[in-house]
Amino acid sequence: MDGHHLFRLLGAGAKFDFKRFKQDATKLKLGVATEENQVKDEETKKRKIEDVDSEDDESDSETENKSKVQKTNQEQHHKKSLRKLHRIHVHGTDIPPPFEDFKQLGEMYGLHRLLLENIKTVGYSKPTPIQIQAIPVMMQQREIMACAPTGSGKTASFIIPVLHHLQAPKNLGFRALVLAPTRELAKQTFREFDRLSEGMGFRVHFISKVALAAKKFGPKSKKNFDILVTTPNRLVCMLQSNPPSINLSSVEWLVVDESDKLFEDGKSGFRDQLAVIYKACDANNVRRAMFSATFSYDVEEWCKANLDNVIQVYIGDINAAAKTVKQELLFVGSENGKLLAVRNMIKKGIQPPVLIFVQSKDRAKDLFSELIYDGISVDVIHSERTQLQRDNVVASFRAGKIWVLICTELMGRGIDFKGVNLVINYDFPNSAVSYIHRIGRTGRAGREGEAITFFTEDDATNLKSIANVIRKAGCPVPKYMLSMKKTRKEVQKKMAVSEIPRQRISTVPLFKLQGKERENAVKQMQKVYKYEKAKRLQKEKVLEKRKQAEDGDDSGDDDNDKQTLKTADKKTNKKSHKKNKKGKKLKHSVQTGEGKKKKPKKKKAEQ
Ligand SMILES: Nc1ncnc2c1ncn2[C@@H]1O[C@H](COP(=O)(O)OP(=O)(O)OP(=O)(O)O)[C@@H](O)[C@H]1O
Repeated sequence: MDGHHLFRLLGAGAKFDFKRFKQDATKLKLGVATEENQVKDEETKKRKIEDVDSEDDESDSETENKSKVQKTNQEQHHKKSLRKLHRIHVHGTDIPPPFEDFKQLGEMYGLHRLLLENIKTVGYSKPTPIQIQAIPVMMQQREIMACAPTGSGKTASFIIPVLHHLQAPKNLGFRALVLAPTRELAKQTFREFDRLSEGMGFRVHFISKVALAAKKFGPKSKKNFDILVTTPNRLVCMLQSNPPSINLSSVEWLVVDESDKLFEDGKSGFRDQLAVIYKACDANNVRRAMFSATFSYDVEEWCKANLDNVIQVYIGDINAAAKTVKQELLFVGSENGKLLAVRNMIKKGIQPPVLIFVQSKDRAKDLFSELIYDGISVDVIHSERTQLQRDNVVASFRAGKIWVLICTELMGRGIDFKGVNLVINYDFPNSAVSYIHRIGRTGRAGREGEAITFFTEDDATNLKSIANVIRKAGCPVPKYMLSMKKTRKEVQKKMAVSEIPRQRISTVPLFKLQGKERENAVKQMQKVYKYEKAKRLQKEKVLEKRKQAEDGDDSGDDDNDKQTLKTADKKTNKKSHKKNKKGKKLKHSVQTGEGKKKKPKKKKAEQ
């Protein structure tokens, strides 16, 4: 590019006043027509035209590049603002862009026409925030760990990409496996697969009876099945039979729903079973997806260590209740107070369907025996009822034949009853996580809902953490609850897997009971008595210690004395903690200490 050219470019768009700058223009031979110049001008013009042509090419590609950069910037900006708008937080590399409309999935990924039609038929007009980001991640075959509020459409977030990848039925055995913690949830997910894959020919299965499933899916089968939705227990039974009655080596997608629950250790968890299943899904191309409404560090650590370049997707705040639920804590004084409160609510008029959560199957049965005479359509579901009974109860509740359903933690996770208006936590949940899931049975898919949680003095341990969840969702809580002492993490963990012994739910006096019923009632009374006695002793000890400390403080200003006292206190605390660990002390003792270790703050996620 010569000087002239540069001048022309710089002066583009500027007006040149010939009269004023004639002398300079002649000197520079600019635009002044002399005979000598005319020929030259013609030649230059020609050359210029050529130059301009090639320059146009150059500037075309420059413009193209510029517009490409502009477009990418715009896309980046759009992507960011879309994530910001929906409070989508993502961690990972090469994160696929979010999408806005289901139709876009057709354009971007060639989503099956029938699948698009089914999405429309089931009434999903716009994707929910989790779907906006999780679907593209899975569409690009990336492994994912996702957390999104209850009732926010996580199920379709994994069903749509799984159906897309499987394309069409094949006789290769199961190519997708979805695990859920309860039979009810597995069945519900199975039905959602059915609805969304209508007309596509996929053979979706659900293990109802292990023996039957073993025949159907065993080594002699024709492998004419595609998708399996099940609880881990049943599947492990089949995998561990000799020879195994199911083969998972063709599984391309392993989806773990309610992943934090399935990762739990111990009696209520499924960690061991999950390990067996994970090992059995040994295809090279297996992809894994973890979904839940609540976050767990265990799952995160595992995903980071074991998943291939995992993408983490979080919607809104971690471990928060759905914002669509109006939440309230109600002090009811005692066990009798709970029954009175429920009866009062029924008297005033409740808007069905209503779910009532209690902490155990015995309490579920007891409450049912009380409420059955209250003139409302009530039923109960717990693990002791037969599969058929459980199925019938769920179906009747869905159909609106049952107004009030009494349930245990069994129904706490994932169950999607349309339009539950009210959740009553008759027994206080044993953790904030349990609270979030329980109350998440209402206020689903953008609908409004209400949750009332009863509490007595016995529930002090978890009161603060649950009050915090309520406050974060924007609902009022009394100030004193938030300023209560924080319960130590170990105690919270212990609480999460145990039950507070509570007085029987019954208005029938003990002397009127007979046989087994009386026996059970007596046993329960003894448990409660023991628990309350231990609690009283613990309280007295704490008070005594406090008094000793105060007396020590009053006794003089000697710093050495204070130091000795503090050390002694520390030792006593340590001792009592050790005793607690060994189980020699009370399980649910009122704790005085605060957890000292704080978890490091999470890195700010990309938005
Ligand atoms: N895009 C959508 N538009 C409207 N409704 C939707 C959409 N996606 C899902 N739903 C509906 O929202 C409800 C809740 O969905 P889903 O059961 O998948 O929630 P979830 O996030 O898995 O909840 P949980 O954590 O309690 O298991 C369902 O009734 C489902 O049919």
